[in-house]
Amino acid sequence: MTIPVMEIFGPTIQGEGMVIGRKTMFVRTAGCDYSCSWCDSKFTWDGSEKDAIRKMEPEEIFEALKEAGGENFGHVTISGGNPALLARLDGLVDLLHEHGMKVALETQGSKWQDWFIHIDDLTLSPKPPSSGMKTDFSVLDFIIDSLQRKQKGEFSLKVVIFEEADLEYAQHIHQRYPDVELFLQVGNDDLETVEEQEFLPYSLRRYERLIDRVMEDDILKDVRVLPQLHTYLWGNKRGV
Ligand SMILES: C[S@@+](CC[C@H](N)C(=O)[O-])C[C@H]1O[C@@H](n2cnc3c(N)ncnc32)[C@H](O)[C@@H]1O
Ligand SMILES: Nc1nc2[nH]cc(C(=O)O)c2c(=O)[nH]1
Ligand code: SF4
Ligand SMILES: [Mg+2]
Repeated sequence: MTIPVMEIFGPTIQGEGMVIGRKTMFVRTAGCDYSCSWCDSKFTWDGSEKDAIRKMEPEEIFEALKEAGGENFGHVTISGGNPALLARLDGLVDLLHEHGMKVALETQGSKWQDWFIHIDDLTLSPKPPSSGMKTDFSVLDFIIDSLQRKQKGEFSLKVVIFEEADLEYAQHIHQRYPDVELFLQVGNDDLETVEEQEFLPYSLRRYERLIDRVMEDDILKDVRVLPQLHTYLWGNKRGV
């Protein structure tokens, strides 16, 4: 069963969320059921790079990971696009586990797949109003309920924040799922600048502003506030 792959890269650090800083490889799948206004990976779904999509068997993906990362990695993050569109991704997840890898997944929580049960670090990133997307809470409730029943692996929620309405959305998420770790991530509204010298002070100011705002919030209490760490090092560069 082939998987549409947009890019494979690493090793690098996981720049976001629950395992920030962890050494990992990335497999980025093509295709998304959303079209977030500020998506930093539009090339996975807007058709601009459709010729670069490779249909790959799990074994070919593992070979490509080895080619890029040699023997130097033990963790693979599957992102996209939305990898949860792919019912047969279980073949890749199982193969990576057979090779002793830990497997992480980045998805927005719009679709459930049974293979979620086998993911070691699963990030659900439901989309706030600024994205232009609407959350189907019946699906998200089902996913979170199913993940809470599983024996193995960790999962968390990560909400990207651009504006006040996004914080209100995050408050709602925190109150609806009080037992799930919640990460608030600074939204990046400058997707062009690759030069990190320019990018860093701008991003730091945005991070500080979000911290200040969350500190004075009486609902967002048990949260973590994070930047996209990889952008501090490498700006908007691809494949890092
Ligand atoms: C490109 S998405 C792919 C996985 C999945 N479609 C999702 O959105 O969770 C990976 C992560 O990047 C985040 N992201 C995308 N664009 C961003 C931006 N401009 N600023 C901050 N985070 C962003 C998403 O919210 C998500 O958590
Ligand atoms: N270093 C690094 N960390 C990341 N965390 C989530 C990413 C993504 O685009 O899904 C990402 C990415 O593209 N690079
Ligand atoms: S759900 Fe993820 S990949 Fe899809 S458009 Fe939104 S940020 Fe981009
Ligand atoms: Mg990214």
